[in-house]
Amino acid sequence: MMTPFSKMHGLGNDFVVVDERVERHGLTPARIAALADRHRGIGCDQFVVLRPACREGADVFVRFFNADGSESGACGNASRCVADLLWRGEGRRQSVLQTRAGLLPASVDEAGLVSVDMGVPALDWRDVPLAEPVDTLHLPLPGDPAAVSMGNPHATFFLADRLDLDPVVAGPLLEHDALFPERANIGFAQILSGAAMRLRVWERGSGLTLACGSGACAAVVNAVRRGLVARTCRVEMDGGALSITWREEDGHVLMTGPATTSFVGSFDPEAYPS
Ligand SMILES: N[C@H](CCC[C@H](N)C(=O)O)C(=O)O
Repeated sequence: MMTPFSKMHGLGNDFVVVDERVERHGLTPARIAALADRHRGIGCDQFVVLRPACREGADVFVRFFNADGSESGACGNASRCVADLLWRGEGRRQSVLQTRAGLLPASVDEAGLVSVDMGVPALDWRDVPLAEPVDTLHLPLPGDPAAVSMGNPHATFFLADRLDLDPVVAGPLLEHDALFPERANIGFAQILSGAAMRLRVWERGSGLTLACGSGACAAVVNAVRRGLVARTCRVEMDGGALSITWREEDGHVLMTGPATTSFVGSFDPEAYPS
């Protein structure tokens, strides 16, 4: 039995999306990692599985897996892609995505740009999670990063203070630092102005990506906490820019940007190790 998929991306952060709302397709973590392999599989940064929603008011339950098969509570760029699928496939301009990080309302505007309400960031060390009770605004690590959970763990370095951190060298070491019991996504930000930053993210379980939606949200939250940018900030990543607003009234983080389908196809799950 062949399994249909959509290959999508948000600013070059790419996804295989499989719809399991009607039937399951035998996807295990090992099989997902094999399918995410860029040489032997389809290739993607994250693998996204749609399941029937089981919470009142939600349209779909979305699960996010990294290229190594590990699961993540949140993925901003993939959330926009799922909202785009629901719009183009089912005519819902507004939708609510059920994720492990909670219910995320999403909408698609006239120009096709997708906004997702990524919820309220968690700032307590237990919620990131961190291994010990420390101030999440100043982690006890060289380079003075700040941490936050956007439903997944993030640490952000501000490179104005430290220009010698290379994401590909420092990223994997920091991802596995003992301070992060569930590992972490590591952001490297450079403040450009009070309303713009450059950002590169070494992603937990996937490596350096062209863009990271939850990482952009985390970087803006941490930069606002440090007094570096305003609550609305443009985040320029290698694959393009997102607009992020950390709303004053209710503390929710709103993310707006594009979502693109590259192609659709099908694969035989049995052809991959389970
Ligand atoms: N690319 C995603 C983040 C994936 C997160 C994942 N790497 C983890 O938390 O393990 C984004 O756009 O938010």
